[in-house]
Amino acid sequence: MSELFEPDGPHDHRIAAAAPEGVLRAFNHAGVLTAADVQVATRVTGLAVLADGRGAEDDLALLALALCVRSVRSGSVCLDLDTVTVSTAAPDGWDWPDHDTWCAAIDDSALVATGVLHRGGSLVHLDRYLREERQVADDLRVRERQPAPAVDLGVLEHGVTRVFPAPEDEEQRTAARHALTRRTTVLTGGPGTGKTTAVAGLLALLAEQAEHDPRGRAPRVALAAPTGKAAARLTEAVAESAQRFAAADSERVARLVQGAPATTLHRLLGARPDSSVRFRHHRGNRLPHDVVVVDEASMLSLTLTARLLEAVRPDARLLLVGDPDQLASVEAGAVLADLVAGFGDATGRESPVVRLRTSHRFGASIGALAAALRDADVERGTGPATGEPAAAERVLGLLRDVRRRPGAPVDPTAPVGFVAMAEPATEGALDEALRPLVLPTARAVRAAALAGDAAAALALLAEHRLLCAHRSGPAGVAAQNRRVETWLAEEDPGVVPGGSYAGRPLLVSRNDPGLGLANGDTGVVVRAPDGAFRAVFATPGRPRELALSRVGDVETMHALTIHKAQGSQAERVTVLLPGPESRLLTRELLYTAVTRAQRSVCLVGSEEAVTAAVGRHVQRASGLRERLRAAD
Ligand SMILES: Nc1ncnc2c1ncn2[C@@H]1O[C@H](COP(=O)(O)OP(=O)(O)OP(=O)(O)O)[C@@H](O)[C@H]1O
Repeated sequence: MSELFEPDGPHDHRIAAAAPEGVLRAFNHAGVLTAADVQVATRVTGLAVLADGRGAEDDLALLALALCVRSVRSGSVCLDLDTVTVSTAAPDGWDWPDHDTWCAAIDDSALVATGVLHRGGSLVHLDRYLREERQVADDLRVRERQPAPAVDLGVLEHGVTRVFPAPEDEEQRTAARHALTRRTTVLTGGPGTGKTTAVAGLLALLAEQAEHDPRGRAPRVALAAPTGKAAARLTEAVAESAQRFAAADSERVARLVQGAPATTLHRLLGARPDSSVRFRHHRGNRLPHDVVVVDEASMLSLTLTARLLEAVRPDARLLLVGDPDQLASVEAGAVLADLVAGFGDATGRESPVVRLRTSHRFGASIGALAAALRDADVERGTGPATGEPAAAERVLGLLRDVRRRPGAPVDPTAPVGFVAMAEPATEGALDEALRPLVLPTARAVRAAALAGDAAAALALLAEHRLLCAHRSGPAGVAAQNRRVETWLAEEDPGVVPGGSYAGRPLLVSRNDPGLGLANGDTGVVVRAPDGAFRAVFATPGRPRELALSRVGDVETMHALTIHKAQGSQAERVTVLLPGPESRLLTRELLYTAVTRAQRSVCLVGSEEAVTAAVGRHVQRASGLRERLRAAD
């Protein structure tokens, strides 16, 4: 998201002290461009002007370049001239140029002449991202043109109805047929719609195909995900999902997965110490696998997708699995959402997109709330857009039915709850609202940890999550950690706020392969029988126990950010909304938060905050959608 900042003063590090008078300086001081945007744009323009033999660059081209750098920094792949002028106020004394004037200035610039910038319609790309976008679209087209994989359709039909026999399994049958008979499948669906189970079914069916082929060998399968945490979950999740199948099929899945535990995409592609964007596997040294499955594909950046597509053999099956409505990658690009928008839904024969719609996990009302958020029909743009009031009203309508005042008794088991706060919420009101939702679990975790029962403490910890949009501020993670620790300490002097104590929930903040911990792993401090404190983590397979002194990069996790919670779930979730002015508060953020809940979710915040979230839909600027549409 393109965030504005408010300069703290002339010495704010985001202010470019050396920027010459002119357009960049004005946009920097207005908080639109950071010092880094200005410096990159100034330096690159200097080189382009030299190479092109001109005296100077036009201000409007310079501004476009700096805004391109800003766009990429904030997750877009390019600058959209039309939306930036609508979503961002120009500094005092400056007006946004009109579209045609700006386009003409860019087209005549040294930046375009030297290939730094490329303009197509209202989109302006930096060279690298244009090349990657083209490459992704071209590689997908090459894959489409490959002959269909050889499949015994009789065996397939028999297998599909065996693996997914129930009438309500129809979506998964369609997904499995698609993935078996095509080179590329983009499998999308909200949480609990059976994506992992569909992947497990696909693996069983592929193994069966190989058994019926006299020359066949078991397919070489790669399971991967963008993050270590998601990869660690994947192997287990696939094997667990296969438990639904008959023994022969779950054994087929177990055999394939055993030989190929899931890994991060970086590791699969062959990370190189000398580069973060180049890998050992590429067009000249393809991956050997026959099937490549990438889970949590909403976190794929454009660059990583480009590297993946050039490394996968064109005749291998590629399956991208994820929920395009969730928060996108930290880096530039929202490839999964672009694939869905660009190809459209699976009704068109040529679309690789297959969508699972039926949730097998949510109670009806969490599903209804998630659907109202996902389908809120708002105007789309790269910046915050004002949603139709009807969309917010639909969401608020659902919430008003379950609304409570702070302090009123909350049923923590109700599928959806809403503790309606006044704006701005006072500390007292926040205390009153959060205490009944959060404290019982924190207390129970502490009791189990004091008793040395690590398994019980971890199970209780997984029962509830308090999610915040921000790390800091009154509705942020740090303040909630302090709040819960203060409550615990009031009841029990053994709890030292800010220190380590039995029952302190932990969140790993960095991958540590040496300790067997992945960024995002959760754990708890437990008192061992000898009285020493140990950290126990809920790592895949079995819990990992470590001396406290060995554990470095961990944070206290009475609360965590919604970004960090992405990819994980808890039985009960409490979402503390920031004020409506928060720029992080978007529909994607609220959808991601709500869909972390397996059994019940309670929102704590104002109606204004809910309305602001629903109305703020951030779509990242990208040309990929149009490129894919054009490739039809
Ligand atoms: N066809 C089905 N009928 C009934 N239950 C199902 C079906 N498919 C999956 N499930 C169950 O629904 C739950 C969610 O399935 P699964 O984990 O495959 O979904 P998912 O989309 O991968 O979820 P997430 O991405 O949120 O982890 C699991 O408990 C699974 O056993």
